[in-house]
Amino acid sequence: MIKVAIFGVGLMGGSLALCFKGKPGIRVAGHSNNPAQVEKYLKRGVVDEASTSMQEVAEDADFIFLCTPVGSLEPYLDKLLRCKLKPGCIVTDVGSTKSSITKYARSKAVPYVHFIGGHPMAGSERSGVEAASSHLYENAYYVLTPDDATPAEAYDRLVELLRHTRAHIVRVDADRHDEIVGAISHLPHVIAVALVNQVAGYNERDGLYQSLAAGGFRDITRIASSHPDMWRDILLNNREVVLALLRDWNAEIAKFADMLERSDGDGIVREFKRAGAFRSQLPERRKGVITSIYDVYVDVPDHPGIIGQIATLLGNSRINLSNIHIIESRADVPGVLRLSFRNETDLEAAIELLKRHRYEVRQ
Ligand SMILES: NC(=O)c1ccc[n+]([C@@H]2O[C@H](COP(=O)([O-])OP(=O)(O)OC[C@H]3O[C@@H](n4cnc5c(N)ncnc54)[C@H](O)[C@@H]3O)[C@@H](O)[C@H]2O)c1
Ligand SMILES: O=C(O)C(=O)C[C@]1(C(=O)O)C=C[C@@H](O)C=C1
Repeated sequence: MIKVAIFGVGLMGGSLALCFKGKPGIRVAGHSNNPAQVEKYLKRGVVDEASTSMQEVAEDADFIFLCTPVGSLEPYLDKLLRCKLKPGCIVTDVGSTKSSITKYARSKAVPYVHFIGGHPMAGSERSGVEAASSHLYENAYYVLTPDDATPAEAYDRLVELLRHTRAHIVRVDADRHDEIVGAISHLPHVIAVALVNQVAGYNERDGLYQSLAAGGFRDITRIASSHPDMWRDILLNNREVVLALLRDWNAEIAKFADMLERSDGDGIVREFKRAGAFRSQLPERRKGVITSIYDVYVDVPDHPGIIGQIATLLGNSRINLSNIHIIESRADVPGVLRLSFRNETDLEAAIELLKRHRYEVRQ
């Protein structure tokens, strides 16, 4: 039996637990310092066992996932390494930055424990175990940052376990990870927050700003609702990279101001064309930079015509389906359909309709 221990069973840790729980030969243990959280993990059935005792959860674990905020990872690792761990145990994390934790873990090297940094490029602005889902990582890129000292055997063992997430594993150098993720995740969060706060300031003078804020504003600012403490930790941890990116960002914005001052219409068209061309090449179906948040999963029996039945049901109720995807469809296994919608109204209407027709619906 393989034991997987999860420290911090929130959105990311809880979703990992759900990927592993119930798989043959795997048992999942969760840790929290807070007894009420431990109760909650068990009550929700996210883990097989849970405890407030670090030693109890960590001992005899084959894999340990640290899923707490970036700022708590180093002290957590320290505490963990003071526990008695199973020889050959793999410790990994899901933190949004990789350079500092990878270096820190290397400096603490314990000969019989292997640390391999990890970062699944999937998530949402929500947090807590309530938001966890076994589908969170499906099709997402999952970055691992082993270094030269990581034994190939340990890396392979972790990759094998992560197959249960259905993510695409990609091996990246930790510093390179932080530069790239700084640009495609950290900078956008700063921009979203700054934009919302700019508009919130105008709205104090005139409440119509808030009323008129429609699709464009919502699309670009969803991530401004992300967890403040989590983002404080991420931005402070990747401070140098984000500062350099903000300098480049200021130059991009200054370019626009300059084009407007010169009434340079061709320049504006050029910028939109260039952005559109790059954006259209982004992998839309993968979670990551662009992720569809209006998804619902429906368990369906594997019989012909089921997709047509569901599409017709939704169509008859004038609910617009933007995408439909079969996740598993073998003769002996119930299928799972992922239905995507363009907005929350359609999503909620679809959930209500499908439940009324006795379909098993999960988000
Ligand atoms: N949310 C995302 O979109 C996303 C995506 C990829 C990676 N991450 C990374 O995953 C990690 C967890 O994020 P999440 O979204 O699951 O957050 P979350 O708030 O949903 O879960 C965090 C968990 O850690 C626990 N925790 C919080 N502070 C702690 C502390 N000081 N010591 C011990 N435990 C503590 C909480 O009780 C909770 O169980 C973070 O490092 C984050 O950077 C987040
Ligand atoms: O989709 C979102 O809400 C996210 O913010 C997910 C997101 C991202 O920026 O893409 C956020 C932080 C992570 O470390 C990885 C993924």
